[in-house]
Amino acid sequence: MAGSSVSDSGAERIGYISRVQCFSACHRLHSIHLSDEENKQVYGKCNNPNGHGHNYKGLSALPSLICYIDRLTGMVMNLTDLKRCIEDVIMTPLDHKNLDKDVPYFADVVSTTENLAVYIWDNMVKVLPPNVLYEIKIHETDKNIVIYRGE
Ligand SMILES: Nc1nc2c(c(=O)[nH]1)N=C([C@H](O)[C@H](O)COP(=O)(O)OP(=O)(O)OP(=O)(O)O)CN2
Ligand SMILES: [Zn+2]
Repeated sequence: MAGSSVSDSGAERIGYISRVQCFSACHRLHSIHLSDEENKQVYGKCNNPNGHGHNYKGLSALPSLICYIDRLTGMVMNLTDLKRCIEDVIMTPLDHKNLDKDVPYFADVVSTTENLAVYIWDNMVKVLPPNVLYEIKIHETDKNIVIYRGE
């Protein structure tokens, strides 16, 4: 697990680690706070009632951690432990799901990638050691990338 340490010279070393996880999901961009007309105007093709999938490319989420590199283990956190956290927070609830219908959080929160990053952040902090989560980065498509740092 994460821990603080000092190098041989006595200086504390801070490391950043990330693990990429790809998953597939479909969704529709539709805000309950907007009228049908406004939804069409704001979200365009992404407001199509049939939704659309990102399964053909897959979304990639990169949870990144920052912490002192533990002197004994040489690790910020064991990536195998991070893998388990990602499985619980990202894969089980989100992979091959319809975000709007299968994930209760998105019943009244529009499933933009920004809000997906917030969802993942809020749940990752619950399973990680305190104060180690640095950012959630999501590649929604090859071109669209969102970063959330808990602010
Ligand atoms: N700020 C945001 N804007 C948009 C989001 C979002 O989550 N946050 N999402 C979408 C759509 O869901 C969708 O991802 C956009 O798809 P698309 O336009 O097809 O993606 P590309 O830009 O990569 O497609 P190209 O046509 O290849 O350029 C829209 N906006
Ligand atoms: Zn989309």
